[in-house]
Amino acid sequence: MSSLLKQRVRFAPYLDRVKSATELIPLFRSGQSLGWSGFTGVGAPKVVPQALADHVERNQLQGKLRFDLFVGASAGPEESRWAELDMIARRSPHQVGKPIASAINQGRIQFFDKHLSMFPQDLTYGFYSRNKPIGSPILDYAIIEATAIKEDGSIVPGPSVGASPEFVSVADKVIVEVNTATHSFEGIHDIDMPINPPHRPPYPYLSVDHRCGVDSIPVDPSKVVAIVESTQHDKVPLNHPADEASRAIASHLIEFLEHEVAVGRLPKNLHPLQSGIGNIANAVIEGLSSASFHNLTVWTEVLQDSFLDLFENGSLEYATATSIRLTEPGFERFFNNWDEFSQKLCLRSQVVSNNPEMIRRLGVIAMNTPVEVDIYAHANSTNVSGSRMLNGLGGSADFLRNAKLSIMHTPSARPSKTDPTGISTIVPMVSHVDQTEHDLDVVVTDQGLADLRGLSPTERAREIIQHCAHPEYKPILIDYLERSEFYARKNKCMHEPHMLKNAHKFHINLAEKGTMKVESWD
Ligand SMILES: CC(=O)SCCNC(=O)CCNC(=O)[C@H](O)C(C)(C)COP(=O)(O)OP(=O)(O)OC[C@H]1O[C@@H](n2cnc3c(N)ncnc32)[C@H](O)[C@@H]1OP(=O)(O)O
Repeated sequence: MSSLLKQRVRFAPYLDRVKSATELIPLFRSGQSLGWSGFTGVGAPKVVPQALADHVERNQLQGKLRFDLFVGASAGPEESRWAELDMIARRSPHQVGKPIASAINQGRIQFFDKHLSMFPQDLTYGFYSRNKPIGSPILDYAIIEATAIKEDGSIVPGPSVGASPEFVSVADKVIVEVNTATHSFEGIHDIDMPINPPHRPPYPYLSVDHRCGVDSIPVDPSKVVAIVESTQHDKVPLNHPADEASRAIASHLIEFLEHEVAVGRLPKNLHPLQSGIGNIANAVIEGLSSASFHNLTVWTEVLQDSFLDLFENGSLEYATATSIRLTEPGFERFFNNWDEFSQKLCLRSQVVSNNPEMIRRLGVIAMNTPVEVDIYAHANSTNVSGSRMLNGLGGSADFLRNAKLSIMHTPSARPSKTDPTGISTIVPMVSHVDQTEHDLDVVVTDQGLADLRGLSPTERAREIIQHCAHPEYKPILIDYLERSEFYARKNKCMHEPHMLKNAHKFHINLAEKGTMKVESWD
C-alpha cells in the first residue's frame, strides 16, 4: 500500500480492504451487470477492467465471460479492449471508439442508445434489469474511480461524475479504484443523489455556479468490498488542429451570435453555452476565445481543452459540466492553474448537467455536430446511412430539444475516397432521425448559416439549401425540392413535400455508385 493511498483513503476501515486487481477476478461471472464510473473517456476504472481483460486473454475466455456494461457515457481504452475480447453482451447509454462501434455493428453487442439525462434514472427504475430473476440487484458491481475517500467513507470522484451516484446507489457491491497518479479533485464536485418520483424535488440551480449538492458520493461502507490503487492517467487522444472548414463554421456562428446581441435577443455575455465533442466543437470554442465576448458562462456535459483558452484569456467566468475531458497536456495546464480554475468550475451528476428543465431554465445555447441534416431540419447524430452506428446520441438531444438556441454545426461535405467533393451532409431526408425539425433553430456549415426560427418546412428547406449545402450539391437539392413541391401541390400535401421513392436516393446512390450526386430521379 503506497503512502499516497493511505493519505487519500481517510476512512480507516477501508484500508483493511485494499486488494490487488487480480485478487478480485473470482468475484466476476458471466452475465453480471456492471456499472463503471467515467464519462467521455475520463474518470473510468482502469486496473480492474484491465486485470479482467488479461484474465480473458490468458485463458482464452473470449465470448465466455460477458457482462452487461453501463457507463455514464463512454469509458476509456479498457472499454475498447473489452469489446475486442467479446466481454460485452449489452451496453448503454453511449460509447466511443472503433472496436466497440464495430462490435455493435457486427451484432455482438446489444447497444441501447439513450439520452444521457434519462439513462441513470431509468437504471434506478429497474428498466435495464427487468429480465433478471426477481430480487436480483440492478447492478452486481459498481466499479468507481475515486481520487480520495472522505472520513465517512464517501467517494470523491475524479474528472467526471456521470452516473456514478446512481450506480453506487443501486449496486449490490462497490469496488473503488483510488487513483493516486492524478491530483485529488476534492472540492470540485456538486453531486445530487437520486430521488425517484413521485417524491423528487426540483433541482434548485438558478445559475451555472449555483451549488446545492454534496461534494462526494455517499455510500454504505458495508457495500464496499475492495479498494484498489490505480496509478494510471486517463488517455484522451489529442485534438486535430482546426481546419479551414471548422474555422469557417466558427466564424459564421460568431457573426450570428454577435447579431443576436446587437438586436437584443441575447445579452453581451450570451447565455450559458453547451458544446459537444469532436473537432468542430473544439474549433468553435477556440473561435469564441478570440471573439469579443466576455464573462461567458458554460452549462454543458463535457469540457474539452479549448475551454482552457477561454479560462486563461479571462473571457470565461464559470463553467459547469459532468466531465472535464482533457488531453494529457490539457490536464497538466489544468493542474498548473488548479487554484484559479478550480474556483471557476464545478462537476455535477449527468442527470443535472443534462437535465431538460435546467437547460430550458437557463436558456442554454446548444451546439452539436450531426452526421447529416435534411432539408427540413431533421438531424441524424448516430447512424451512417441509416444503420452503421458511430458513437451514439449522447446528450445531443437533451440539449437540442431544450436549449434557447439549438444549433447544429457540420462541414457541408465529409471526405470520401469515392467522390472528390465528399459526402453531402445536407440530404433530402435523413437516413435516421435523432433530432427532429421541431428541435433545431440553426444549421451552420462552412458555406454559411441557416436561421430556421419561425420558418415553415418549405421556407426552412430553401434557407438550408441556400446557405448550408455544398455548391456541388445545391442544384441537386433544389431540383429535389422543386420536384417534391410539384408532386405535393398536385396531391395537396404541401406542408412538408417529399417524393418518397427518391427521398433516400442520395444514400442509395452513395452505396451503389460511391457518390451522392444523383443524376436522375426517375
Ligand atoms: C458525450 C456527449 O454526448 S457530447 C454531446 C454531443 N454528443 C453528440 O452529438 C453525440 C453524437 N455525435 C458525435 O458523436 C459526433 O458529433 C459525430 C460522430 C456525429 C461527428 O463528429 P465528427 O468529429 O465531425 O466526426 P468525423 O468527421 O470524425 O466522422 C466520424 C466518422 O463518421 C463518418 N461519417 C460522418 N458523417 C457521415 C456521413 N454523412 N456519411 C458517411 N459517413 C459519415 C466519417 O467518415 C467518420 O468515419 P471514420 O471514423 O470511419 O473515419
